[in-house]
Amino acid sequence: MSRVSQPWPPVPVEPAVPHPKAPSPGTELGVHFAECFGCGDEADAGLHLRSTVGEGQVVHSRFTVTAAHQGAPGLAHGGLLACAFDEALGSAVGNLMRRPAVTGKLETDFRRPVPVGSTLFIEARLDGIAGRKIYVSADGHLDAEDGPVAVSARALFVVVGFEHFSTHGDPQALEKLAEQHKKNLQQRGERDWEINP
Ligand SMILES: CCCCCCCC/C=C\CCCCCCCC(=O)SCCNC(=O)CCNC(=O)[C@H](O)C(C)(C)COP(=O)(O)OP(=O)(O)OC[C@H]1O[C@@H](n2cnc3c(N)ncnc32)[C@H](O)[C@@H]1OP(=O)(O)O
Repeated sequence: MSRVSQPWPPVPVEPAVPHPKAPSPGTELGVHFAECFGCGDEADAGLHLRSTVGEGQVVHSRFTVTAAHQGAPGLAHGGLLACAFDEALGSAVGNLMRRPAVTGKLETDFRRPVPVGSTLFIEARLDGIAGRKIYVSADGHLDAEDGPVAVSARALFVVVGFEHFSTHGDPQALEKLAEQHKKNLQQRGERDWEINP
């Protein structure tokens, strides 16, 4: 099977310009939802992924693979690695564009095994925007920011309205998320959030 990728983004796009109030490079991003499997502090077996804004249209994330993340003995589960990329890419979209969006499509290339105990350094970037569609991609480097690429991913996020979460999700958890989000913004001395697509 060929590893040659299809053109990316797959449609003509405009540059995905970060929101004027997007956190500046070097900002450590907070947990977006305490129970989130990707980043939440209250998700015991979760990934506890942490993210920092990079230069340009980039967010750097990292997480350490534990025994709770295994697929084969001593190795990370591939689906779990895909989850880490979903989170890292979603964080880039949410924090840089400051618009709520959900994953429409996520593809991953697994290039090297990722052992338990290793740390994956994920560099996620905004590739372009076409209407409500935001294209993003990321590389996951093993054990150092410039380590070998173990996993790459590309994704389409679709901007949604607040009702996506209020209609389909858990209203109480949503309230908690909104509170947490407000707290994060206040800690960074920031305010509003674009909630309409
Ligand atoms: C106060 C609150 C503030 C919150 C602040 C938070 C800040 C934190 C920041 C950041 C951290 C976030 C970190 C999270 C990371 C994890 C994210 C996830 O895992 S999300 C869960 C998994 N994803 C789903 O559950 C989606 C389920 N799918 C849907 O709901 C729909 O299918 C949806 C919304 C994706 C699209 O449905 P439609 O009806 O709205 O729109 P249609 O017309 O179908 O699609 C729009 C365009 O997108 C294309 N599209 C959609 N899906 C596609 C696909 N799979 N492949 C190709 N194109 C696709 C379509 O062809 C269409 O394109 P054309 O506009 O016509 O050109």
